[in-house]
Amino acid sequence: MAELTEELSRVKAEEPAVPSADVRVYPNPEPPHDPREGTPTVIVDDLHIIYRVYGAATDAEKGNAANALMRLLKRQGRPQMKEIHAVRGVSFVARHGDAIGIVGRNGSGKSTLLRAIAGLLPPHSGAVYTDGQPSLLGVNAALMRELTGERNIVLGCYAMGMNPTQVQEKFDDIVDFSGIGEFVQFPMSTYSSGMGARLRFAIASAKKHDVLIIDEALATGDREFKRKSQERIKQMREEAGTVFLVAHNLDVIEETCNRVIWLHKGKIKMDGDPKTVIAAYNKA
Ligand SMILES: Nc1ncnc2c1ncn2[C@@H]1O[C@H](COP(=O)(O)OP(=O)(O)OP(=O)(O)O)[C@@H](O)[C@H]1O
Repeated sequence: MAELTEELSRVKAEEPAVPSADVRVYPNPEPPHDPREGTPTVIVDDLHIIYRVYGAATDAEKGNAANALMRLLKRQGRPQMKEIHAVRGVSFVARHGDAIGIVGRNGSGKSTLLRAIAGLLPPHSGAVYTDGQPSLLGVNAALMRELTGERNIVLGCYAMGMNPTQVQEKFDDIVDFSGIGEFVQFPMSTYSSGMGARLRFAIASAKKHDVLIIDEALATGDREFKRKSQERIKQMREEAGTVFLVAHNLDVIEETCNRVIWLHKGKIKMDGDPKTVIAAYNKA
């Protein structure tokens, strides 16, 4: 923690790593009631993520017969690697007790940023510092389709570091919360996509997380489940460290989060309280 605090002062001292066009309107959140509240949990420092796509044609090369012929004559292979600069110099500090919504148009870099925070994508430059283990909960989170819900609950809980007693304690709660009922005894391959997503959410939210990252998980599920999962996120926010949430439904973000970051073409366009940022985003 000491390292994070030290890093925070360094980042602050060296700022602005974020373009000056940013608008920061993040007010002080609610008054602290937990001694850890307000301490940094995630520091993203001038983060750049670049994907390399091999064999992709550049615009000039695409569908151009003359270029293809030239390549053949020169005995060159397929067009070279193309780079997609998905996250471009993002910096922010997330604190204990924050629930941060990430909004932005398709392709603005939301999932890429969250995957980098979860440690699943290496930075091209810059860094992500986290206090505790971030857990990514997405609709694609890996559960095993051929195993029953029951087995997946047990394996999922073990994978999150619970011991057998904790798994036993949480088991019924997970089944109840997911609402899958007797399907818990059936292989997940028989589930609808909504049932699968609900079970994933129920498993992942059964544990206290230092940093919980939820990518579109709330987009599936019916109204009742959305309401329940929002309540659960609020509860996790109080108990745990920090929650990141990407959802295309802005109402969900506004109701669940105390802060919103708006990404545009891989950069932070605005960072602040949900009402202000979402209003500006809707106007854009
Ligand atoms: N695995 C990948 N390989 C190459 N490029 C990728 C990959 N994943 C994403 N991209 C590109 O990176 C950019 C950002 O994508 P990303 O999925 O992070 O955006 P997003 O804001 O989450 O989009 P959406 O709202 O559609 O889910 C896009 O241009 C996308 O095409």
